[in-house]
Amino acid sequence: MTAPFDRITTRCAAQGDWPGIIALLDEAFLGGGDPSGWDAERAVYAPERALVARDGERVVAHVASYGRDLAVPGGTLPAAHVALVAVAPLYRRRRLLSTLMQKHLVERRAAGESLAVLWASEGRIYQRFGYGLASTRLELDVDTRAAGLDTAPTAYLLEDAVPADAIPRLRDVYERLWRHRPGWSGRTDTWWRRLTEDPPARRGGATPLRALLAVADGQPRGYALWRAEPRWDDAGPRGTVDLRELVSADPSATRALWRFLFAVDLTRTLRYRFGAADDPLAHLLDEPRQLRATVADAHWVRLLDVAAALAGRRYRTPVDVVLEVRDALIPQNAGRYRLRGDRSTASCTGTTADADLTLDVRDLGAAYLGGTPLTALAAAGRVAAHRPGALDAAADAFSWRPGPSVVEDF
Ligand SMILES: CC(=O)SCCNC(=O)CCNC(=O)[C@H](O)C(C)(C)COP(=O)(O)OP(=O)(O)OC[C@H]1O[C@@H](n2cnc3c(N)ncnc32)[C@H](O)[C@@H]1OP(=O)(O)O
Repeated sequence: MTAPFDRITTRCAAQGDWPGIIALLDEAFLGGGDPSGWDAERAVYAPERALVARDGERVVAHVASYGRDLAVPGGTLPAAHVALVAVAPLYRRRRLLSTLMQKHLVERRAAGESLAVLWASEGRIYQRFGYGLASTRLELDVDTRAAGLDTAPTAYLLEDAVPADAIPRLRDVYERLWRHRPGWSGRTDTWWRRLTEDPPARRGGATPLRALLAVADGQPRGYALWRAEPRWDDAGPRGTVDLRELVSADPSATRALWRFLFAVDLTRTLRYRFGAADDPLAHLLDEPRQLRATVADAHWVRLLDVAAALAGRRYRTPVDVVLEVRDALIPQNAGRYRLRGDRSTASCTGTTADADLTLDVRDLGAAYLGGTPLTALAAAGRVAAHRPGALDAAADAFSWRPGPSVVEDF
């Protein structure tokens, strides 16, 4: 039997809600009945950015976001990194998520965040809330012994470290790069600690997490975070290198890191969930087929403030276009905008001029990071063009190099 809806109350979360929230998350994400697995979230959790719905004392729905900067084409913007979304099973399909999500997005917009970004548990959940699929990733399951890795010499020495002890050196590499990689997020010290935490209870039989640094002249220019899972069968060792993150500023450092990871004794495969659509690894193999790559969704992006978000990124080619935008959830966004921009500047203001393109806010979200072509959305019937040439010009301007990629989920 489901609870009567009228006794459910919603409000901003408080620290005291935490036990109820992690009990809900454990149930909603089909956990093993031990909510303490979520405790690592607590250090980065900001209750003032979260909403709960309660039935009496019980937390029955939850929506939250982390406040982090997101790299976008040509810069970075504060973005709500939406996460920890859950509704208790007996309370589902009664618009609890719809209510909390709309309230959350409106609040984050009022707080000055012009974008929201998330990883979806199921792709079909979020489009109705105005999120568009902005980036994809490659899930790699490489046969390391069959792939034939490039053997060109590298000038880099490799060093091994416990990740939590190596944070300053890892950060050094990351800080140099992330702002130029659309889709990557800024990391505070708290986030670095969260990302390098490695409690034995969560290793699932694998080795501790290791940091591998590629160093030249005493300076780290690339690193990998990885662990290995042992496995044996009748034919011998069949272990897997589980690569969590690979960040490199230099092709030679990239080669040095991959070379080590492909050759870990007693392993035969390498698993990596965050391969970029244009990952250089494909060009380092004599048999790219052995990447055994599967395309998967990554970031879903939602523009909370269309004018601020469009003015907050840069454009690969000069653009001057009028966009008619639909937005059912945040009505202030709906309307006509004149967008002008190039690689160094951009402006976006309301206008009464005739529209060149008409599209939904979710399609702008999909195109926003520069990876989903507006032409593909038009071919799907989701973007309508009213002036010859406007679609191609806007598609060129919105595209970006490098294309969006991901380095972590959240
Ligand atoms: C960013 C993240 O944290 S991703 C993680 C999301 N959480 C999970 O996957 C945990 C398990 N699932 C859940 O907790 C819930 O099912 C939720 C949060 C996904 C949905 O909560 P609900 O309160 O049931 O959603 P709500 O009732 O507002 O649904 C709104 C609409 O979306 C549809 N919908 C919601 N979830 C789903 C789904 N998983 N699959 C298909 N349709 C869905 C509903 O049918 C409804 O459609 P309608 O407007 O045509 O009637």
